[in-house]
Amino acid sequence: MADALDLDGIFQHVKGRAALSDIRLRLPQGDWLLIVGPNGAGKSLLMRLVLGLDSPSAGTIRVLGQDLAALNGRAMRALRARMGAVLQGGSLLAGYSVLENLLLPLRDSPMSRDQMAYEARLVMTLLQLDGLENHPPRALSLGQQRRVELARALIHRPSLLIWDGFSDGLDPAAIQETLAVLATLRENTKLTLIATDNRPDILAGADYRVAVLDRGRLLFEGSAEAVIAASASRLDLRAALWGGM
Ligand SMILES: Nc1ncnc2c1ncn2[C@@H]1O[C@H](COP(=O)(O)OP(=O)(O)OP(=O)(O)O)[C@@H](O)[C@H]1O
Repeated sequence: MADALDLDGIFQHVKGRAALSDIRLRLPQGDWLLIVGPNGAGKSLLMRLVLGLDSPSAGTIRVLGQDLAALNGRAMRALRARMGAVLQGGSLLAGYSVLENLLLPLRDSPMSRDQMAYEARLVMTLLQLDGLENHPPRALSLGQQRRVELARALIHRPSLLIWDGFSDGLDPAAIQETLAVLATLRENTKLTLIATDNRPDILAGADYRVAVLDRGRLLFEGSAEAVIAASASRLDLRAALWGGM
């Protein structure tokens, strides 16, 4: 089976500066990866490249076995249908109910209304959103809103989920709640997850592979324990994780 992600020698220049430098990273399908890095490390730039929203200045990006540079518009749309994304900034539509927000990605789908309702119920139960169908997003806690965004990104059953800014705006309780929901998701699906975060303390609760990105460079890739161990002995990595940035 092809890797979910294979990045080879990725550079991204922004305003003449290398905002991403020589990123090499492989992730087998089914694995879960958390990319941590301080503000401005390049996490969002990298996620936009993986989603095919931008093209890299150099390097090759393979997603689910496909070289993004080789895809025409139709092939790119077909690949996007196998991906889901939760991006920074909150994107729920205020005038729509939770259920209407959830169903947005299916608006051009050939699914029947019954099938759509079934998929919506399934994902809402999985993410502990039962009973909130008719609420407007503003009536929900931030943690619940984030889970609705997650549900919307999953409703078409993607193989690969990109979640940029995992803990953004969430308090510690909501973060733990979200990690618990994700653990259920991991048990019940074959999803591959790539999440980004700027909080190194997330590592303690996450049993994922971890990549540390700092100033556009990948400093480390391994298990969460290995990153924590390395941060105790490597001054530069520690500075990247906890130093005044
Ligand atoms: N459109 C843009 N124009 C100019 N510079 C940009 C643009 N987008 C990103 N950058 C710069 O590229 C670098 C990486 O930004 P990016 O948003 O990817 O960081 P990040 O790791 O996602 O940060 P955060 O944790 O704050 O979301 C930063 O120095 C940022 O200022």
